[in-house]
Amino acid sequence: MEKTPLISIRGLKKAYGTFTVLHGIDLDIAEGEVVCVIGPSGSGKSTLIRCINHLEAFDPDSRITVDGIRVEPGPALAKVRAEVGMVFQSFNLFPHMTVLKNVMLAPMRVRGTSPAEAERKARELLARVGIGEQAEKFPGQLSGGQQQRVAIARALAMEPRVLLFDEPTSALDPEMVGEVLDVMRKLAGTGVTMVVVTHEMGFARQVADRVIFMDGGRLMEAGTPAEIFDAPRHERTRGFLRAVLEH
Ligand SMILES: Nc1ncnc2c1ncn2[C@@H]1O[C@H](COP(=O)(O)OP(=O)(O)OP(=O)(O)O)[C@@H](O)[C@H]1O
Repeated sequence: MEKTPLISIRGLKKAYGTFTVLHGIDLDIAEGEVVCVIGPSGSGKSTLIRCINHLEAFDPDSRITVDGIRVEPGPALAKVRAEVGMVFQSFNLFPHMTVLKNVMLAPMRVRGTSPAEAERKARELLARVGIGEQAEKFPGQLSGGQQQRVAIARALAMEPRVLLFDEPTSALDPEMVGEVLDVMRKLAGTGVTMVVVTHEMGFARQVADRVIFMDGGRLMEAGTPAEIFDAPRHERTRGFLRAVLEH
């Protein structure tokens, strides 16, 4: 029997006024799977992943479940959010708190973890993403690449089953992209389910179990990296890859 997907998306529709951003997306994601979402600017990639933890409201006839829990406003949403970590393009760290406190905060607030245990875990995670030495600094004293690694440690501190990455390297200077992708590469395969909106085709090809190509609010094509990059079926996918890979 097929395993129940960890994330199930059915008929996902989303509109801003009369402008439809998502036209009915169907997608299942298995536990431990690494899915990269690619596609042109404005195709709805970020909106899609922001619906998974209900950072964006969506059409109530659509259905998303995470670990069997329906994603909708109400008491169950906190449960979903505790299982789903998110890393944003612009880090979103608390600027007035040290790096260490940024990573300790959510487990203490949401899970009631003791300060001592939260600190032990935070230091372990900071070491894991290669910034153990920066724990007492404030985010503004770190480079963009370091800040994004703090944001990844912060997301991991909740021991989420799902990590959503919304263009995590797009705001970085080019020389810092690699250090963040390295951390993400190491995370892939640790059992955490990852959904990554990215313009980094090399990363998608190398790390994804499945690549999804979106265009105009539709999921146009999904497949293994080899299927999408070496033998895309849709003309739209071919055109997009031609344009981005020529650069
Ligand atoms: N708050 C909003 N109000 C109105 N339109 C919006 C809003 N947020 C996003 N959109 C529109 O929805 C569409 C999809 O946006 P989205 O950010 O999901 O695309 P994307 O594929 O992630 O693009 P990019 O790669 O440029 O980030 C775009 O046309 C965008 O202008």
